[in-house]
Amino acid sequence: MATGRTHRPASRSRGIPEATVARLPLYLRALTGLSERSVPTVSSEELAAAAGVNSAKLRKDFSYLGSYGTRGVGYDVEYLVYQISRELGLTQDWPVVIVGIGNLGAALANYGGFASRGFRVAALIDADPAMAGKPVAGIPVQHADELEKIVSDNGVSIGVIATPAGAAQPVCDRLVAAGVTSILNFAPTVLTVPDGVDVRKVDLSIELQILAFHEQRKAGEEAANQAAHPTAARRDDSAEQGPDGDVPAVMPA
Ligand SMILES: NC(=O)c1ccc[n+]([C@@H]2O[C@H](COP(=O)([O-])OP(=O)(O)OC[C@H]3O[C@@H](n4cnc5c(N)ncnc54)[C@H](O)[C@@H]3O)[C@@H](O)[C@H]2O)c1
Repeated sequence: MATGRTHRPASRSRGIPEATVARLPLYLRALTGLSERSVPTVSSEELAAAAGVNSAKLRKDFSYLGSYGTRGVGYDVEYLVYQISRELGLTQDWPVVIVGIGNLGAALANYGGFASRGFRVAALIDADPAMAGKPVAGIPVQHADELEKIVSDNGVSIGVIATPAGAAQPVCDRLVAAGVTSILNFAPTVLTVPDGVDVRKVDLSIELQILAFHEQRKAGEEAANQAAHPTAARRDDSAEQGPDGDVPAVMPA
């Protein structure tokens, strides 16, 4: 869902393309589900369907990992979970700080899914003095004045920004100056960061706007279709889905 970009070359980590890196979490999520059901092996077609990705793309992605599967057997689920986790850096624990503990920051802090994926919420930071010391998700909120010390003491390299838009850039600057090199930004603002710092931006309203665009397009096509074939039944437009099923092929590649 993250819609941001990274401030790194398109190719990184032993030449794995950024688009492949972006799909690795989708494979991992699907594989984790299979692993939890003790499924030992999976074909590229099954895994592609579970991850919502085209199977040829999946095979190409896995070739970057040096994983080719076994003909007639498929891929070893546990080994792929390990391989992808290792590639994504999830075999180590990542301490994360969340800055801005309002509605969104508190919801993120309460989300149990980070820990199981290797992300430990090391600290919650807010500028409101009234919040200092109050526990959220069992973690006492610390005042923003402590930001640099918190980052340094906890060896934090990933910061999550959930402040109002106006505070996001100054908070980002302080995080980066303190040593944070990856930012997940929820505030509706474009952050400027130095080279070597990765920024991912999550914006649900942008996702909704994209869906609205497709809804509008579907409605327009339906109306045009009705006008051209007033008696024809509504046609199946699944053929217009992109190779991944979730991205209609409306844009030139
Ligand atoms: N990306 C998304 O999909 C999405 C969804 C909802 C909200 N948002 C955005 O997330 C942000 C937070 O939304 P919210 O509803 O939780 O707001 P909120 O007002 O409930 O919380 C913001 C918190 O940030 C704190 N804060 C302000 N300045 C700060 C600073 N300099 N340092 C540390 N903390 C600071 C405030 O004290 C407050 O607790 C907003 O920018 C909002 O637009 C994004």
